[in-house]
Amino acid sequence: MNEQYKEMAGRLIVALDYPDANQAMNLLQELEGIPCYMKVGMQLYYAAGPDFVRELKTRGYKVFLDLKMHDIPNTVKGGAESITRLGVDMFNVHAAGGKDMMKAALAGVDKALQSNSSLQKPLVIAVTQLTSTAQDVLNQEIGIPGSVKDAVIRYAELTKSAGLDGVVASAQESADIVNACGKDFVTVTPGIRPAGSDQGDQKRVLTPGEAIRNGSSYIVVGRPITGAEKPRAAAEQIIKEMLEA
Ligand SMILES: O=C(O)c1cc(=O)[nH]c(=O)n1[C@@H]1O[C@H](COP(=O)(O)O)[C@@H](O)[C@H]1O
Repeated sequence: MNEQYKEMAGRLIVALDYPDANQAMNLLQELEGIPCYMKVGMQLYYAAGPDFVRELKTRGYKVFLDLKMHDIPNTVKGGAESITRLGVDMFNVHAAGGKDMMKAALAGVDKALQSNSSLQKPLVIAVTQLTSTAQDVLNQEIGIPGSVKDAVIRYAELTKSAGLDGVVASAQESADIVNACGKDFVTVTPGIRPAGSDQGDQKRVLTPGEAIRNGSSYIVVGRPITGAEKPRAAAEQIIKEMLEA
C-alpha cells in the first residue's frame, strides 16, 4: 500500500449508518485493511453507544462521532467533554447554535484534556446547512433568505471566528469555504454520489472526484458503500476516483 493511497483513503469517511453493532462489524470486516475513517452517527450510537466507539478505537480506526450537538452552551460543553473522553478523532456541533455554543464545545474539550493528559484533541467541526437542504427549502420553509452558498459561508466564517477546526458542508461549497476561511480550515463533505448512483434524500451532491477537485479535506460516504452489492469494491472504486482527481 503506497503512501498516496493511504493518505487518500484516510480522507474517505465511511458512514456506519446501521441499526446495530453486528451489522456495522460486518462492514468493518468487509473493508478490513482499507485505512479509511469511520463515522458513527445517531442511528448506530443510540443503539450501540460508547462501547462501539471504544471498540473502533481499540481496532485502530480514526473515528468521527457525528452527533450534531445543538443545545444551550452549558449542555454542549458537557457533551463535548464526554465525547473527548471517548478518544474520538473528530466530532460535530451545529453552527446554528451560535458562537457561544461553539466556544462551549471547545471549553468542554479542554476540560477533558486537562483531566487526562493521555487524551488527544479531537477536530471540532460545525454543520452549516445540511446537504439534504435545497435552495427552495432554505428560503420558503426555513425562512432564511439568500443563496444556500451565502448561508454556508456565513456559518463557516462564524465557525472559524469561534475557533473551531472546520465545517460540514456540501462539496459544492468547498472551494468557496477554502476561499473565505483558508486552506487549513477543514471541509468535511457528505452528499457524495459516484456517477450513476441513487441520490436518495441528498440534494446538494457531487461525485468523489469533483469533491476532491473542489478542495474538500474529507468526503463522507454512506449508502453508495453500505448499500452496494460489493461494498469493498465500491469503496476501492471511490478511492481510485479520489486518487485520479
Ligand atoms: O454531519 C454529517 O455527517 C452530515 C451532514 C450533512 O449535512 N449531510 C449528511 O449527509 N451528513 C451525514 O453523512 C452521511 C451521508 O450518508 P449517505 O447519504 O448515505 O452517503 C449520513 O450519515 C449523514 O448523517
